[in-house]
Amino acid sequence: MIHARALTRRFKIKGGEVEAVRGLDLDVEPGTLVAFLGPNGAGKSTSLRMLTSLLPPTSGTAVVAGHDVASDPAGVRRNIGYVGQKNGAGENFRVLDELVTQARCYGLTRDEARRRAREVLDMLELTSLATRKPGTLSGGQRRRLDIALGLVHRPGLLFLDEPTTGLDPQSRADVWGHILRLREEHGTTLFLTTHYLEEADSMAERVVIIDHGRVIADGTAARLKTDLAGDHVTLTLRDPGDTARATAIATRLEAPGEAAAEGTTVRVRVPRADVALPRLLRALEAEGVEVAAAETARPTLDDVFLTLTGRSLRETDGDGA
Ligand SMILES: Nc1ncnc2c1ncn2[C@@H]1O[C@H](COP(=O)(O)OP(=O)(O)OP(=O)(O)O)[C@@H](O)[C@H]1O
Repeated sequence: MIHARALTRRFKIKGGEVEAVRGLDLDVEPGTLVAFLGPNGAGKSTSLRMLTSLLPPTSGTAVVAGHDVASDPAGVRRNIGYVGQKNGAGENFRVLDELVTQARCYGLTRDEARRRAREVLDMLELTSLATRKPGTLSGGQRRRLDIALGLVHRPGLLFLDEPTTGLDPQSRADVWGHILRLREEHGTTLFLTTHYLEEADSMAERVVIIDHGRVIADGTAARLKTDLAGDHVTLTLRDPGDTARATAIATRLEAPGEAAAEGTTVRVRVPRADVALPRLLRALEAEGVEVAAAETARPTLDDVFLTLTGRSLRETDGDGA
């Protein structure tokens, strides 16, 4: 569905140049849900705009939904849907009319356009709002209308730029419900950006992380977390005098340089906490170190980003959930 090679975009700015995307290579199979993550300014929107043919690449190639973004942008646009960060609908026409007009723009006849508009209204549970004006809708309803507008010409591939940003948790869950149903019932390929790491983690089957215009991680959330972050074991010791010894034992037993101590707490990063914890407890007991409490934690996608960059996605984003 998406095949990008060395896709690059530079912008001229006062006194120099910004390389927003540096050699993006990407292949996305039909029916996949891909979450594209990265801190502010990483190059997500620029990549999306190139892949949707809205912005010409400086160099590199991309074939999207079977059409080349540079030589056949109209072919790309006919076959994809794009839901941008800003609302797609105007304020003055009824919801139904907005959808019919959009469908007409794709060359559907009046009757086909009306039929299709009704279909997407039903799909996004907006039928009861068909005669309302977009300006009167709630944030979540408005986002669903944006998605409906992106789907009116039945694209097999839908790009969504931060579909849930700014929505309350209930509306976010609702929008996600519709996104997931699209893939299940219609096999739509979905490529979306989000700042909400937990959403990407639980919903997407593939996570691509971009930083400073380059892809730094690509895989299932589970694999990235296991390979790049690992679990955490936190041990609380009875005696603060044992901390240095416990840290040395943990470092020797697990991964050199992966244990850190503070007060009576020793934190160890391990590939699998369920395997490491009993081993650690046995070794500490054998050496006379008394453990008062032990806790294990699964890594998050933020831990993956932290491992790769030394920075937290939450800190760099400010609004990450
Ligand atoms: N039209 C432009 N002119 C100059 N620089 C730009 C332009 N568009 C984007 N950039 C720069 O390119 C870099 C990547 O921006 P982009 O919007 O793609 O990032 P992003 O990952 O989508 O960020 P955000 O999460 O904030 O939306 C940033 O440094 C940005 O300032």
